[in-house]
Amino acid sequence: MAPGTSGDLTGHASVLTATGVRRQFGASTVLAGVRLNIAPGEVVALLGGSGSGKSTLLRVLAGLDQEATGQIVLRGTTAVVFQEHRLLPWKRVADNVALGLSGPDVTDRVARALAEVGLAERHRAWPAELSGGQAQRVAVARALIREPDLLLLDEPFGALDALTRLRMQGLLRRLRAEHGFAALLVTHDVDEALLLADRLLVLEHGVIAEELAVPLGPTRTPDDPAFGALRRRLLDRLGVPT
Ligand SMILES: Nc1ncnc2c1ncn2[C@@H]1O[C@H](COP(=O)(O)OP(=O)(O)OP(=O)(O)O)[C@@H](O)[C@H]1O
Repeated sequence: MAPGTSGDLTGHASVLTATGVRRQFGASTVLAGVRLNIAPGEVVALLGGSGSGKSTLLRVLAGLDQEATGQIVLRGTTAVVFQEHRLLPWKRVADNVALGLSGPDVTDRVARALAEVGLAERHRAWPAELSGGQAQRVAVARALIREPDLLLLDEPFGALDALTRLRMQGLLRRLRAEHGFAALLVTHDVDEALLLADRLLVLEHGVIAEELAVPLGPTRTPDDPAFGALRRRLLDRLGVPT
């Protein structure tokens, strides 16, 4: 199924509206009628057990799975960041960021995007010369340069060490504050979800089984009592003993 696009980004219209999204693999129904909405500038985290269909849903929403059925309306530009950086090894960093773009200002735009992720100096490097965290920052720059209204993020920091992961979460928070994009963040990490998201969705048995607002401010930290209370509630909902 290819996602439809309708209208301009206006007022409070959702940047993404999905209804009745279904996906089967053989006899197994992974998505059984998913409904979700994301408002402009809203960050929504998608949680759920292993194999619950989170990545499948993200691929469907990104238009990368033509076998699903249902209705998807995207307004504006969408970009995707996966767990693996997916950089082309035979292209330098700058050429990876510029991939698919053309025009006289591309060089400047690439430089700006790389500066925003703190990698201005590495534009001539090859992907193999980068650390995992740097490569993932290039992947973020490649998404950012498209000025997305919606970022689809599939465990974007899942392969990184704990410290790099914290830095990347800070980077995403800053970029979101500066650019105002909306995001759908697939994550296994409850703290990451609570740190970054305005709203949490739990995918279970092929549907959104739970929705939880995160009424914490932009300077939230895991030390806040309200953060801890939400963490306990969420872990309980996910069946993890606390
Ligand atoms: N191409 C495919 N062919 C057959 N089955 C698939 C395919 N892709 C996914 N599945 C199945 O669909 C189910 C959901 O997979 P998916 O990767 O979406 O789950 P997930 O929630 O992202 O899991 P995890 O948290 O472990 O990454 C799994 O049972 C998986 O085996």
